[in-house]
Amino acid sequence: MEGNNDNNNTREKEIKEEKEMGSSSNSMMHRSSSRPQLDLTGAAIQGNFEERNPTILLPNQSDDISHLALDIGGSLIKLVYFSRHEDNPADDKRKRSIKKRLGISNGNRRSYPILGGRLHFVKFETRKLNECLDFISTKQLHVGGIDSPSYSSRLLTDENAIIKATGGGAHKFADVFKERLGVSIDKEDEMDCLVAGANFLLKAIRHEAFTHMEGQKEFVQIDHNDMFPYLLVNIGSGVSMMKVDGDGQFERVSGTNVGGGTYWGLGRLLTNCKSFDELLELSQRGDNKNVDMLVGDIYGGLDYSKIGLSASTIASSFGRTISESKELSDYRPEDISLSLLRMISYNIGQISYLNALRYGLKRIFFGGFFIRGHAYTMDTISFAVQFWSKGQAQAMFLRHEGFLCALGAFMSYEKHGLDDLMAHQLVERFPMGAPCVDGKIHGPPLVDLNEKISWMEKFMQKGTEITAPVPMAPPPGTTGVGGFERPFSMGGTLRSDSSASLNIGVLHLVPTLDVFPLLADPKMYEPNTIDLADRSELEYWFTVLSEHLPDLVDKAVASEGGTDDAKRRGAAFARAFSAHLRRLMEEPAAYGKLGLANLLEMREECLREFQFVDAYFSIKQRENEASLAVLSDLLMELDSMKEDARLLALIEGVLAANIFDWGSRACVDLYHKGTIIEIYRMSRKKMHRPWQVDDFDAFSKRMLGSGNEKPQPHKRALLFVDNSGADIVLGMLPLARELLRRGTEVVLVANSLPALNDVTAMELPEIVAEAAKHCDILRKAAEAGGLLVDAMVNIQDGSVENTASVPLMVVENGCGSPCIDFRQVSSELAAAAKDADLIILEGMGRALHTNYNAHFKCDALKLAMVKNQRLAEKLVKGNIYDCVCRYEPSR
Ligand SMILES: Nc1ncnc2c1ncn2[C@@H]1O[C@H](COP(=O)(O)OP(=O)(O)O)[C@@H](O)[C@H]1O
Ligand SMILES: CC(C)(COP(=O)(O)O)[C@@H](O)C(=O)NCCC(=O)O
Ligand SMILES: [Mn+2]
Repeated sequence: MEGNNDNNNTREKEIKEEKEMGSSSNSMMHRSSSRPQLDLTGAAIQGNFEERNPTILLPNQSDDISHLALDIGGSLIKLVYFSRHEDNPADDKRKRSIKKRLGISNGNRRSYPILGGRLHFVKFETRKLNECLDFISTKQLHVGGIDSPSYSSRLLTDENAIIKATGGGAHKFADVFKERLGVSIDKEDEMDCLVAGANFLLKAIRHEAFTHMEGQKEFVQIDHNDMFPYLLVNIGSGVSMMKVDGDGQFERVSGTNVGGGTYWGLGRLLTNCKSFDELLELSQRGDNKNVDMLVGDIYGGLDYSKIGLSASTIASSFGRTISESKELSDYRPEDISLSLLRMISYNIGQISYLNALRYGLKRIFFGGFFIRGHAYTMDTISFAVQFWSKGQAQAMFLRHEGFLCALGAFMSYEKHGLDDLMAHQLVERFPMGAPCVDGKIHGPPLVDLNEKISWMEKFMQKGTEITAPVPMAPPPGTTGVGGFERPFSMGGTLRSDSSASLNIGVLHLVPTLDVFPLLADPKMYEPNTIDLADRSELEYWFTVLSEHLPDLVDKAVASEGGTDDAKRRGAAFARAFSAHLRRLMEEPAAYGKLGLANLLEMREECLREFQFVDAYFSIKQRENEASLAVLSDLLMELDSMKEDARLLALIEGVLAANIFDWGSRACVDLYHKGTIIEIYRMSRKKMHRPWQVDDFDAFSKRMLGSGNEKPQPHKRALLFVDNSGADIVLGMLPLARELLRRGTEVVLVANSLPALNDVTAMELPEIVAEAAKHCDILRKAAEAGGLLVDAMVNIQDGSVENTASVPLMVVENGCGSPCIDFRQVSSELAAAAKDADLIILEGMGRALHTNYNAHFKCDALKLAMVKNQRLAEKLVKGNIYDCVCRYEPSR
C-alpha cells in the first residue's frame, strides 16, 4: 500500500515537473537518476535571461530527511541517518524512447520505499547528549520515519514517532528522548545489531575491510560466498568478541573489560588530558621504554633469544615504574599514553587470537571507536595477531569501525530493502562535512551551500585552527613504525575526531546502477590503470590536478556568468578540492582504494557540490557548432573512398579528433595556436601508422574480411563517446554512420552528467539531429532509434518516409566523470549491452586511465590519443600525441 501511495505521488510530481519543464529546450535543466545525483527540479535562471551564462539556482538541492537510528554507547553516541533525495527522474523523451526500445520497465522492480537517498554517519560524545539531541532536532531527524505514509506529513508532535536505538543508552536515556524530542525509543539488541552491521558492510561496501601492517593499509576484497565464519572484535568502551557464522548466526564467545574505556579513563587520570584525541595524540610523541619494563631491562640489555624475545620486547607494561622512586609527575604524559595504548592493544590482539584459535577462525575483523583509524593502534593489534598466530590468522579493520551497531539498528527498520543492496548500488561521496574545531562539533553538518562557502572562507582566514575538511599537518613521509618492538615516535597531528575528518563519506544508494554485463570477469575487474599507491604517481597526478585548478575555476566561474556569487563558489570549490587532494596525499587510502579515476571524478563531484552545473558548457557549444559546419564536407570526402581506405580514415579521424580535450594541459596550450578546424586538420595530418599501439589490421579484418570472405557485420555496437566538438561530430559520428551503413545497430553511450568537455547523453540527440540534416544514413537511423521524434529537423531532401533502418540510439552511462568504472553503470546501459557484440571505448579517460587492461565478453576496440607525456612513456613507451588503437576479439 505504502509503495503504491508513493508511486502515485511520484507520478503526480513527475507530471507536474514535466509541465513545468516540458517547454524548456535548455538541456541543462534536467536531472539524472544516475550517480551522482543533482536535484535540478525547480531550477531557475537567476537574473537576466539574455545573459550569455546566467546563474542557475537549484532551490531543491537540500536533503529531505526520512529516518534515523542510534547506538548510544558508554563513550559515544553513533547516528546513522538517511536523507531521502527525491529521485523521480524527469523522464525526458530520449529516456522514454530508449526504455521502450530496450524493454526496460520500472514495474518489475521490487519497490524500495527508502532507496534513492543517502546514508550519513555522525557521532557525539555520550556525555554531551544535549549536543546530539540538538543535532537531531535541528535537522528534524526524528520527524517522518519509514513507516509514515508520507515523509513530510508527520508533525513534530507525533506521539507515535519511533526511533530505533541500541546500546546501553537506549535504555538509560529513553526518557530524555521522549521528553526532549517526543519520540519513543524502539530498543534493538546490541549484539544482533553489531553482527548485522558488520555483515552488511562486508557485503555491500567494496573496500570496507583492510589490513594494516607497519603503516601500510591494504584493502581486502571479501568474497561474499566465502565470508563466514569469522571473529568480530568490537573495541568500544569494553570489548566483545563474536564468532559469526552467517546472517543472524553468531555467538558471543568472549570479551574483555580492558578496552577503549580503559585507555581513555586511565589515560585521562594519568595525564590530565581533556579529550580522547589529545591522549592519542600524546602517544604519538611517546617512548614507552621510559615506562615499560623491557626484556633488555631484565636481561642486562640482552635479547632472550631462546624463546624469541628481543631486548626491546615489553616484558611488563608499566613495570619500569616500580624500580624507580619517581612520582607520576616525573613521567612524561607522552610516554604514559603510549605505554597504555600498547598495553591495551596488545592485550586485545592476544585475546582475540586465542579466541580465533579456540574456534579455528582465520579472519578477525576489528571494529569499535577505540581504533579510531589510528595507524599505530592498528599496527599494534595486527602485530599481536601475527606474532601469536605465527602468521596463521589475519587482523582486518573496517572503515566504518564504530558504526556497526548503529547501522545494524538502522537495518532493523523493516521494509526498507537495504539488506538487498549490492555493492554496485552504493556510491560513497565525500562532501565537506560538519564544522568541527578542535575535535568538537560546532553545529550541524553543512548542507546549505552558503554555509559551506562561508566555512571554506573562514578556514582560509584561520588557517589550520579549523580542522574540518582539511589535513592538519603537512604530509608526513610515512606513517611508518619501523622496527616494531621499539616504535619510532609517530609524528604528525591526529586528524580531527568526527565524521568531518572525511574518512567515511556519505553513502548514496542508487538502485538503478548495474554491473556492466559484458565484463569478462567482474570479480577480477579493476578499472584503474594507474596505481596511485605508487607514491611517485600520486605526487605527479596531484601536481597535474593542482596546476589545472586555477584554469578550471576560471572556466567554471565564466560558465555561470562570472558573477560575484559564482566567484565565491569558485574559490570555495578550489579550496575544497585542494583540501581533498592534500588529504589524499597525506593518506592515499583515506577514502578507500584510490585510483586516478577517483581523483578525476572527485573533481567533478566537488564542482557539483558548489553547484557548478557545467563548467565547459559554452566551450562545448562553440566547438559543436564549428565542427557541424564542416561535417558535410568530411562525409563527402569519406564517401568518395573505397571501403578499406574509408575504415582507416574513420579510425584516423577518431584518433585525430580526440585532441580536443580541455582536461589536458598540453592540449589546452595548443588551442591558443589556431582555430578548431585548423587544429583538427593539423592533427589529422600527423596520423601516421603504425600508431604506438596498432591493431588496426586485425580490426579491419574483422570488419571487412580478407579476400573473398565477407564477415557477418556486428549486430550491435556500443560506442562510448568522449568529448564534444570535433571529437563527437567529426570523429565518432562518422564511425557510427559507417557501422550503421553496414547494418550494425549503434548505441552512443555518453555521460549522464557533465565532466570537463565530455558530451552528455542529454546533449547528444540535438547534435545527432543537426548532423542528420547533412546525412540520410544518420537521419534514418536516428529516426529508427527514436532520436528525432521531436528534434526540429529541417530535412534537406524533404523525404520523411519511415524506411526500415538499423537504429541509432543514445544511452547514458550512469557516470559524471571523464573515466568509466564498469562495475557501476546505468541500468539502461546494462540493458543495451545485452545484444551488443562490439564495444568501442574512446578517449584517454575511458580507454587508457581506465579499462586499458579490461577484458570483455565481446569484441572491444580502444581508441585514444595519449595527451600526456608521462602516461605515453609509461603506458605505451611513446610520446605525447601518440595514438592507441587496441583491438581485442571477444573472449
Ligand atoms: N572522541 C572520543 N571521545 C571518547 N572516546 C573516544 C573518542 N574517539 C574514540 N574514542 C574511543 O572509543 C571508545 C568508544 O568506542 P565505541 O565503539 O563508541 O563504544 P561505546 O559504544 O562503548 O561507546 C572510547 O572508550 C574511546 O576509547
Ligand atoms: C581528464 C582526461 C583523462 C580527459 O581525457 P579524454 O578522456 O577526454 O581523452 C585527460 O585530459 C587527462 O588525463 N588530463 C590530465 C593530464 C594532463 O593535463 O596532462
Ligand atoms: Mn573527455
